[in-house]
Amino acid sequence: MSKTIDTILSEHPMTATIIDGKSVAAKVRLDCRARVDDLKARYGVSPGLAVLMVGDDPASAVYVRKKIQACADVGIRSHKFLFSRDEKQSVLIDKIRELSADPRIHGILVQLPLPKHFDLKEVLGAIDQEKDVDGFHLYNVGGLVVGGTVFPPCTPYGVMLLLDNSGVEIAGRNAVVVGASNIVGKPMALMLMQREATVSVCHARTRDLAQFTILADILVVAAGCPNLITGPMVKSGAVVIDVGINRLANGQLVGDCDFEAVRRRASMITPVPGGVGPMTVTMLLVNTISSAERACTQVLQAS
Ligand SMILES: Nc1nc2c(c(=O)[nH]1)N[C@@H](CN(C=O)c1ccc(C(=O)N[C@@H](CCC(=O)O)C(=O)O)cc1)CN2
Repeated sequence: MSKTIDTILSEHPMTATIIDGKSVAAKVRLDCRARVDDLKARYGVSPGLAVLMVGDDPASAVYVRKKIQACADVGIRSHKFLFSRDEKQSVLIDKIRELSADPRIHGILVQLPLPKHFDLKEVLGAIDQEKDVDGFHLYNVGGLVVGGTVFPPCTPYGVMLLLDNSGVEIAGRNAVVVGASNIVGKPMALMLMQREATVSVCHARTRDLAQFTILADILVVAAGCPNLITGPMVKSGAVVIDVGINRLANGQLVGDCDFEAVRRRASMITPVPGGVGPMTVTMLLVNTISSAERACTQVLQAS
């Protein structure tokens, strides 16, 4: 009698290699430091990032703090602008326009989510596309579709780097992305498609989600639902990237996968915390430095 895949796996449990986002991020940050030093030595320029935050969402405050600290670690100047949650949209947009015109600022980001009364498209559209280091401006989003993006959005950019750094082959593989947000799921699918993966995009509410996830050689989950992905939903040997960040009632931070069960099926997996999260902040540094480098070479070409 032939054995089921579950029986085989229980007899020979696989334990996935952990993709350590913290250590990859640390290596990339060393390179960032060198690029910042080079800019200073060659052009006398240090990259500048403006971080705008509206309201006092505690998670956003943590992420902004991480960004400011990471900038300091690699020598990027950062400037934080805080607005009360009932600030007028026009005040925020005026500040974005002022920063867009300031040559000492190379990157501008608005921490998301914004309070409901803000029109996200208008706010993001006010950022100079050449300083849109989050890659959320429509110009950069369009660049992802047709190629030639100036700034790839930080989280999916970080995921691509984790895959490449781990030697994961992408072209020709089945990739399934669960979650279709503008920040992660949609750009992630486009980037994988660009690299010739066969991409399916699912949602947390996709009917019989498992029939899609089980086909994935590369499974990227960014749905914001703890335990959405269980062991039997994962193909044996798959590479699983967990982008979910969920705070449980007991204070524990978990991703979207049942980590222990999925780990027994996958060949590689990112943990939460310590997987994709540190890459998000790191790729913001990379984009800010790239923006400053571009500005310096444009000035040279114009003179
Ligand atoms: N303007 C933006 N807003 C938001 C973005 C973004 O890229 N740009 N992404 C997320 C939040 N985010 C960055 O802003 C972010 C999320 C997670 C982490 C991180 O380091 N996570 C750690 C755990 C952190 C913790 O203890 O809470 C990890 O996973 O190891 C950094 C940045 C939404 N908004």
